[in-house]
Amino acid sequence: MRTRTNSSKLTTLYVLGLSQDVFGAGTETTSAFLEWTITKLLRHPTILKKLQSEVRGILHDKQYIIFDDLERMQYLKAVIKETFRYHPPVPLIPREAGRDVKIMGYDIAAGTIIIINALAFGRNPLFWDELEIFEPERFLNSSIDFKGLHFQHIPFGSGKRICPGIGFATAFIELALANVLHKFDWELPGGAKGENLVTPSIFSTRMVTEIICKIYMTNPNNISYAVQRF
Ligand code: HEM
Repeated sequence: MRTRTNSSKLTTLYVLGLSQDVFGAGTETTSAFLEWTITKLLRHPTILKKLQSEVRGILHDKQYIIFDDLERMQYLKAVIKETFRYHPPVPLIPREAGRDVKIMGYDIAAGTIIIINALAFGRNPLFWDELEIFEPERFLNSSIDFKGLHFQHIPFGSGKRICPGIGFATAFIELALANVLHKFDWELPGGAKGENLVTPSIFSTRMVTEIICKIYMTNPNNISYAVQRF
């Protein structure tokens, strides 16, 4: 195998570097995102219930979820989009100007590094109504998606360098969430109210606080409950 220039071979070091890249880019992002989604759902029990009834209504007693099932889970997709809006796991996306350009009156010299603030786009009142409210419904009758075509919502970036793992990540997230919501009931310990859950958000991929919650197996013949720490 060869890289773009015929002279340089794809060495073991390159392969190792690339594997590390894909592994790093694919694990931290998805796990951080799942943490945020579950936390958001614990904080908004009505949304959690609505989502569970959609998932359980579609799956019933099924053990294995197939893609057709996921296609029917429109509320699940809306919850995912809304969580991405507020908590994009990669908040800053770098680019380098390939040539001198003028953008909106600003001269940008070739070689300048430009940081695109995806997190700020998702929290910009120019694009979103009531942006502080976690409201998956805003996506139900909207064509806005995160595939790089709507610049107010770019958790996976956009253009030629858009995340190559977008399809895999979306399928993985949908499957993981559908499974844990189908099979488990989630609640905060000691009767704590989700509304009171404080989830400080700093400029970081991960949550900065630890959250403890109880997870009950839906089928009482199995394990009764476990405690999960985020
Ligand atoms: C929630 C999950 C994920 C999010 C939010 C995410 C987000 C991103 C973002 C914003 C970029 C930069 C895109 C740009 O510059 O326009 C990126 C790049 C990348 N992502 Fe993801 N990603 C996720 C999951 C994954 C997965 C599962 C994989 C692989 C299995 C992956 C592999 C990569 C790679 C290799 C790059 C670098 C691409 C390049 O430099 O051209 N990502 N990702």
